[in-house]
Amino acid sequence: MSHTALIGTGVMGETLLAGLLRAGWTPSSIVGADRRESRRHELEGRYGVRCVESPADAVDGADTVLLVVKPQDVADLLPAIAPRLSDRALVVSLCAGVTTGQLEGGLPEGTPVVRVMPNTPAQVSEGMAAISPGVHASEVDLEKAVHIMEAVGQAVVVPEKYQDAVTAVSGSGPAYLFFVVEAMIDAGVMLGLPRDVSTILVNQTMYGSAKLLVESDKHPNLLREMVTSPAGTTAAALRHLEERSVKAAFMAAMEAARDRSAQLGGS
Ligand SMILES: NC(=O)C1=CN([C@@H]2O[C@H](COP(=O)(O)OP(=O)(O)OC[C@H]3O[C@@H](n4cnc5c(N)ncnc54)[C@H](OP(=O)(O)O)[C@@H]3O)[C@@H](O)[C@H]2O)C=CC1
Ligand SMILES: O=C(O)[C@@H]1CCC=N1
Repeated sequence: MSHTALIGTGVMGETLLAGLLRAGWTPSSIVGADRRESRRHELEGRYGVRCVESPADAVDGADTVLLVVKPQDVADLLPAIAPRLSDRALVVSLCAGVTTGQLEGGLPEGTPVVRVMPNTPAQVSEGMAAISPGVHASEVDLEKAVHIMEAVGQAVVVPEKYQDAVTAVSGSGPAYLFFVVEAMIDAGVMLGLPRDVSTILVNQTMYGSAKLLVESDKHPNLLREMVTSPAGTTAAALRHLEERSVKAAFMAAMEAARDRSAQLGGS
């Protein structure tokens, strides 16, 4: 029976594995590959999936291969799996920066490839994935990749030229928000709140604001105006953020993330 091979079971690989199982995939339909024995035992114990050492063994007989290794490991991985890949097996890469062209170049001629940029909220089935097909991927291949990523959140199909920008926005995005959360918690402590109180205030404010943003479908600018009373506390705070060019800092930071994504792919 055919299976899905999961090559790389670190943070994102395990996120996808756990999410697929939560969505109803059976453990026997997935074979993981990890080079560390302790990690293989850990995953077998936690999820009941078979984990092997060699990526080539994992892809043998697979109809779908998920590549979730660091971009820097892709060049060594492709020649290792290429000879064992089944005819028409779909290769779905979640690796930042690595282009479908680079993947196609290292795999047997005609291999269907789909490039995905996921993010870690997939751990709670609220991920955001942007998906781009390579030249040999059919509509069915693309739908298969969308189906996989929709098991752990939302998915959109975008032209591949947007993937580096997507990586800067939604791929790295959770880290920016956690950074803001940390800053706000520390600021609450600075103002004299106990850390646990500051933490729950900030976490629930972040969660409630995200829910309001999505459910109200209102522009963030309007939602911000609703909080900002004339000559009030919010206006006093926002003035400092404007004076410190926080929006410009985000633009520069995300430009750096976009450029790093392109660099990881070597383009
Ligand atoms: N973390 C995130 O938020 C996101 C990550 N991604 C992408 O996902 C990919 C993985 O990232 P992440 O999970 O964070 O990284 P991790 O380092 O946590 O996981 C990568 C895993 O791949 C394993 N690995 C590397 N080479 C091989 C190989 N030849 N065979 C089997 N396993 C191998 C590594 O093993 P070892 O530990 O032994 O090196 C490690 O367990 C990256 O390409 C990243 O760009 C995309 C979007 C978001
Ligand atoms: O930091 C990284 O390179 C990966 C890609 C997007 C999020 N994490």
